[in-house]
Amino acid sequence: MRYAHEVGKVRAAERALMARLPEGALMQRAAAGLAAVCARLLPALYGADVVLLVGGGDNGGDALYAGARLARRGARVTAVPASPRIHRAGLGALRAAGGRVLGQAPPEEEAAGAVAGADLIIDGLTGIGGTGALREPHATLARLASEAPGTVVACDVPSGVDAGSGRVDGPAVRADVTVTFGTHKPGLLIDPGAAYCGVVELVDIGLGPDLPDPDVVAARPEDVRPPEPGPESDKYRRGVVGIIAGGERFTGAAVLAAGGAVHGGAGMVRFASAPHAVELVRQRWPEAVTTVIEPKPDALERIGRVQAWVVGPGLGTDRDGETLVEAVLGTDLPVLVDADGLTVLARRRDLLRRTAPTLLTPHAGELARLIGADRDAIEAARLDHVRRAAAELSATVLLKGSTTLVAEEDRPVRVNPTGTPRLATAGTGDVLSGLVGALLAGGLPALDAAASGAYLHGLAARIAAAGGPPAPGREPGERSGEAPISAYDVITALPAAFRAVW
Ligand SMILES: NC(=O)C1=CN([C@@H]2O[C@H](COP(=O)(O)OP(=O)(O)OC[C@H]3O[C@@H](n4cnc5c(N)ncnc54)[C@H](O)[C@@H]3O)[C@@H](O)[C@H]2O)[C@@H](O)CC1
Ligand SMILES: Nc1ncnc2c1ncn2[C@@H]1O[C@H](COP(=O)(O)OP(=O)(O)O)[C@@H](O)[C@H]1O
Ligand SMILES: [K+]
Repeated sequence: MRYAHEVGKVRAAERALMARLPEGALMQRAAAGLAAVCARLLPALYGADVVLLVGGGDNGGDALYAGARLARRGARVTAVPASPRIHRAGLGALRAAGGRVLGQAPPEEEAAGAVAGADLIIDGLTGIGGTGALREPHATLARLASEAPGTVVACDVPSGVDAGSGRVDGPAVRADVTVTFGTHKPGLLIDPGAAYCGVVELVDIGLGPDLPDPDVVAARPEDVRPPEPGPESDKYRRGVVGIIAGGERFTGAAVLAAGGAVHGGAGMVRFASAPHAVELVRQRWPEAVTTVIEPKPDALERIGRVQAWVVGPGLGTDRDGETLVEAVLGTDLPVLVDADGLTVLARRRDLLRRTAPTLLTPHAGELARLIGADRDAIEAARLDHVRRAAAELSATVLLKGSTTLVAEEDRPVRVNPTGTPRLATAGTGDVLSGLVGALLAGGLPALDAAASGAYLHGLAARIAAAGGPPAPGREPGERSGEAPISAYDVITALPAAFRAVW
């Protein structure tokens, strides 16, 4: 897992460690790590042009000390101060190493010329102390760095990105590499901030023993463990998932959710709905066991035993849909509620009072209705809202979108690292519900089923877009020549995604 800690906890751990170390030792560790990464990124350090963007805090101090290290090894280092008060000792070290320092608040052309001509730019404007939109001249410098041809290395956090949340209000540095210290910060893993980071490199500064449990975690492939059938398995023990989706009007969602479950490793998929949806699912997925049901409180009685339910995709939001959602949530089994089921829940929050696990899979719009928040506010602060939703709704909540997050009260929030904007196409959410339902039925706890399902779903989308398994040693999404994909392509690529993690 990659771990991230809230800013307050990072600061507390730094304080505890600093109390045991000689003054300035921690900043030297950070600067040494930063300089080492920069040196690796430059084809030749001797004579390379390095520009430091230096803010008024310790983030600027790190940049100055790293610059001094690079200058001592022959780089031509120029510091651009963004504040009248920049780290004194760091400034002294840079000067002593032969670095150049532009005048305070240098004219824009001078700074622009230096940034545009640099081989490498270190962004030390703001780190974990940055709050709100970047002020001037930071904002202009951030823009110049983002547009410059040189390699941009962000110190700790790309300036303009809120370290705690990933929120970006206005200009921010677009980094090629972010060198972060001690632990990841949530804003490096969550969009929009994550998109500004480039490759994130973690430098160990010895904080580990002083850090509490993480607030946010992102899975690596080895952390994804879908249930694997053993020699004793049979179709019932592997998990039977029941899906209630689609109706007379909406049938695509039913076919896609059933497909996600069929390829999600369920021992059996039981699909139940109105006759038209049942007919189409039966044609497309002969593997599924189908039942025609009517929207009545006893609708589940004819379906047979299942270990987990999925309810909602394409169900409709009227009284009939509500009756089915109520019936499913009335069971003592794990239930995943998606799409129209969530719209029903927005007016029937009472249905969430149950003891068995409930997993909700909203996108930002659906979550807005569920917790009475503004959709844009949710998009801008996804972490806060998914946590709040899990607490208020007493459920596991998977918030879909640019970075999928899964929250459960008192547990670290799971961030899905495999997402791709290729998934932003109609019907992929239905595939996800079927897939996660299969994992729930297979016995995974709701948090693990949701996080593993999101991981496999994103990976399948990347594989589908790239036309094959990810190349070794490369992030799958980095391949060029990707094709647009449909939700159905995601289903078809699920076996390859499972193979990549099993
Ligand atoms: N505390 C420690 O022991 C360590 C801290 N380290 C570094 O110190 C950083 C934190 O340092 P600070 O707490 O001094 O904070 P920062 O340097 O991250 O930011 C504070 C400075 O940025 C300015 N600022 C904040 N928001 C701004 C905005 N929107 N526009 C323009 N200016 C803005 C503030 O006025 C202040 O000058 C970390 O990110 C890391 O880089 C590392 O050296 C490791 C050790
Ligand atoms: N910009 C994006 N980047 C990554 N994933 C995205 C993006 N936009 C949407 N997705 C993913 O695509 C899927 C869309 O689901 P959903 O909104 O329910 O659509 P639908 O109801 O059409 O199936 C979700 O898994 C979501 O996380
Ligand atoms: K920075």
